[in-house]
Amino acid sequence: MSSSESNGPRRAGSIDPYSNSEIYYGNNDPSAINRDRRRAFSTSVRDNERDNIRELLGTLPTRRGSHDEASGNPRKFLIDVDETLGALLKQEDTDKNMQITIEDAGPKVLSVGTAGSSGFRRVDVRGTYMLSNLLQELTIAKDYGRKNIILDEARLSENPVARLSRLIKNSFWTALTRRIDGSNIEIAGKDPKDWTDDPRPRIYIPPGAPEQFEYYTNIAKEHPELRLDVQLLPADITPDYVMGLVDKPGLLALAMEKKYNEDTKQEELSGVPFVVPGGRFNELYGWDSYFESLGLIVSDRVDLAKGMVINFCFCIKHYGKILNANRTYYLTRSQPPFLTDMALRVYERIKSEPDSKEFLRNSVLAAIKEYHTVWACEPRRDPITGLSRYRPEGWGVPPETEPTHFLHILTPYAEKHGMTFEEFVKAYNERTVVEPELDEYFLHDRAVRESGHDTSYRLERICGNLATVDLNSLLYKYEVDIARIIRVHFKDKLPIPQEFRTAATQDIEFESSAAWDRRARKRKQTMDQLMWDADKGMFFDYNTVTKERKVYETATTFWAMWAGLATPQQAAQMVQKALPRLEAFGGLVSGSEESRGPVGLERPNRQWDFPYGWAPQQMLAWTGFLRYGYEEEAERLAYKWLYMITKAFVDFNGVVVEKYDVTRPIDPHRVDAEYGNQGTNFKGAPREGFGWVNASYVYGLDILNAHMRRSLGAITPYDTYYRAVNGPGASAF
Ligand SMILES: OC[C@H]1O[C@H](O[C@H]2O[C@H](CO)[C@@H](O)[C@H](O)[C@H]2O)[C@H](O)[C@@H](O)[C@@H]1O
Ligand SMILES: [Ca+2]
Repeated sequence: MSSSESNGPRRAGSIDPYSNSEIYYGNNDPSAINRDRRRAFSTSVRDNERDNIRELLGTLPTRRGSHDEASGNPRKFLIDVDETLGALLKQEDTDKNMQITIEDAGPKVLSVGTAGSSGFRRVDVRGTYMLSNLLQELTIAKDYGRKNIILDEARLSENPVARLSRLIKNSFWTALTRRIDGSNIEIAGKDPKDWTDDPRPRIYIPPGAPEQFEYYTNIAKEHPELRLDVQLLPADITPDYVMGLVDKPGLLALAMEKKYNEDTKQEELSGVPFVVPGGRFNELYGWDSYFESLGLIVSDRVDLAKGMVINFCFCIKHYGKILNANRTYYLTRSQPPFLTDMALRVYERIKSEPDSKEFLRNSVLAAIKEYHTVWACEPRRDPITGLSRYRPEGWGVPPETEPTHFLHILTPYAEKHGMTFEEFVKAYNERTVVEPELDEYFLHDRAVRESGHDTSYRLERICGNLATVDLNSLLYKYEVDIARIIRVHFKDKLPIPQEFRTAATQDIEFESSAAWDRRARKRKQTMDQLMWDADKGMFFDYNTVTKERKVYETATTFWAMWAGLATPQQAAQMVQKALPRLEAFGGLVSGSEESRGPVGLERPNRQWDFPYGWAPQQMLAWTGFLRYGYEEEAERLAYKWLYMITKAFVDFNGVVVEKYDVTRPIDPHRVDAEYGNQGTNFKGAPREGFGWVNASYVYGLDILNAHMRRSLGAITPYDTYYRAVNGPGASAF
């Protein structure tokens, strides 16, 4: 890795050109300002006019009209932020979207003054990538209130792989971090999915956390300007109760810890931090958090991954499940379960800390409780096969979806009842109109959302009946992880405290590994029998009602490798037969085109179908392939995915989005299915990327060898890279 990739130490006597924005532009580090007055003007001189700036530049070798580069020093520019920003946008942002991309038709060159000549000598900044980096840097400098800056040319021409990794590790994670407490409720309370007339911040507190109720009530009293509405949840959360909250949606409280406050000199409650996905998703999500954690761990932010595990344990204790996300409209459903793997990965990194064993104990107890009360009991557990399904409780129209989402489904019913669309939704939600067919539709729709794969023709109108390969692979992983944790870390005898007892464990004082090993063996056997298709080399979903194996080809088949339930033979067949059906230009596609079937006006694209690819599918497949020794395949898939992300990042002003069209080499970030893509709509500079894509980037880079990382930095497509390594005649497939 280059020094920029590793964000190595600063060069003596100056600021690293690749340092974080708050160091580079801010005044958070006064010593940095003193160290290099040439760059970081102190706040008191921010408003200086050009002449004053030149004065400040006294320490620079001022060689008007000379060639800076001749000195052998890296080039720096002296820039008037507003003036340059105005000129840059006017000339280069020809489609006026506040981004400079390959679609803009400007001259693609702008001259700027060098710092070595105090701005007299001008040199060209050329090409979309450097110009868009200039736009990003100026936008951020402006955020910091800077009027004038000295900018390293190296910051504009930075290796794109290094730049994106640096942004993810140093900026995006921070921008996506939330904690719910008085300091943050205004930001964390915001919900772009709150379509009610008065989207004020509102927080619901479970009855088991009275200290939080008191805390937020005080905040609401002391800060009336927040308009914070504090509500106490009932002990029994029923689908009726949840439906009654449609008009007053709010945040669900998360874990808090006592911390010493330096200002008030007393202990205060403080929210345990977590990372949100980004865009319209401004809350703690179930499976997003797992993938984010993989990226956070690689980014040395184990503290945040640990915070999310602690928050999950809080959710299991107070809401009975790891929530789809912590908003009231998600109360009845969960998301794909990853807690055991997440806790183990965090534990591995913190095991030398004094509370680490307690952390692991709490996590495994919570996971056992979740297993018994959410996934391995009815309605999710199918009593005949013993396999599990996504099948949450609830009723009515999910209010968080954009208002038009169900137009095609509900309009015929509205017409039948002589109502407008809005009148019908209200009447149906209030049960003054009863439509059993619609109830069945929404049962499956809720299941689709619980599966995380919302939405896909693989699951629509059927999901609640399917024992899916994804869910059962994850539960197999729970079973083997729990067995291992009990055996290895708790001497095969884990006492179950009263608060973790469930109907299934009421009479069990201790858990031991044997029962969990048995459960895992049984599940694997049933999956082999009902879901494995040797001819196709894939695991398929099983319909527990019609008792037939489905034929929809999906990337979730590789989750069986991630979980370790596939035999080596099954793994070999998946690599040989399933992979070619699902591999595309930018990595794995969610499902095959053939399985999705034709799309058009009457049958619109669904975001979890062909041609879209999602970070979680990629990350699980890479890990699964590595687990079974398929390094070459894992590297190839990771390379393709990262290449696609890097290319879009370079060509489209630093864009990093929620999902990609993995069949589109030029603009894969353009996805208009359902609610569209998240992460495209920024002005000037990207601030947060998207949680699991950020994670996939830094996690995937770790899988690639050094040669691949270098090629990626040079934006080399996979087949070109492959031919360079294996000879011009070689074919990448
Ligand atoms: O608002 C519509 C739906 O949005 C969420 O789903 C999508 O975003 C989630 C957060 O990144 C992600 O976990 C999920 O896989 C995506 O499909 C939400 O989870 C759904 O419940 C919601 O209806
Ligand atoms: Ca533009």
